[in-house]
Amino acid sequence: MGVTVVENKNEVIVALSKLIEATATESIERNGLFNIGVSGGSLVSFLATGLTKISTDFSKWKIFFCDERLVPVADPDSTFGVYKKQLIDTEAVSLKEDQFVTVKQGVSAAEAAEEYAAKIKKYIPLSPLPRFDLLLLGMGPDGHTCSLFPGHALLNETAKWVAPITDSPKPPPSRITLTFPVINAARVCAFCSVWKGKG
Ligand SMILES: O=C(O)[C@H](O)[C@@H](O)[C@H](O)[C@H](O)COP(=O)(O)O
Repeated sequence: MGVTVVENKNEVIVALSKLIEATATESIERNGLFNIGVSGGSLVSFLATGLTKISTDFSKWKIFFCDERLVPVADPDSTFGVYKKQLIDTEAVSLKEDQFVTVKQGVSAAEAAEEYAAKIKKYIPLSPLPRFDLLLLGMGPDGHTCSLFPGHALLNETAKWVAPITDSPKPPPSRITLTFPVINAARVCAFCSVWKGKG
């Protein structure tokens, strides 16, 4: 595991972009595709800036969500909605909406989680767990990542790849999340955090 500490937000974006570029290049050379899982929070704006500066074949990217809130895409809480606004609709980067593997809305969390696991099975190489090329993770002030919250029973989930959660301590309560076995099976995981007081 490596930790890179930099001075400010711009340097975080530079470091993150370099990692994404290198991992995408290596994955496309190996598989002809790049499977990346993204999170919400400040990561979205880092990507909206950083991805405009990298050299990659965006047509080979497939983008998944490490977690998603179960709300309509137009709701400000929708992680896909934020990506759509900041990356797709602005055409800031050459990514198309259909490259994002979205979470089914308007169904129960259990059904949405099962459906998302089936989508993962369709696109991600299994060994025997799905092996994402890169997962970009955030971390909340309580230490949560994805929708895995400290002390929650989902931390012990070992069977499901994608789990429903209906009692998220951070609103909105209903979400789906990748589980630890899938996170740990990824080729590369990057936690990206900017602390208060840094620009
Ligand atoms: O659904 C959520 O609760 C958020 O997406 C969350 O997982 C986010 O990634 C962290 O809270 C880090 O947020 P920042 O990157 O803004 O610090």
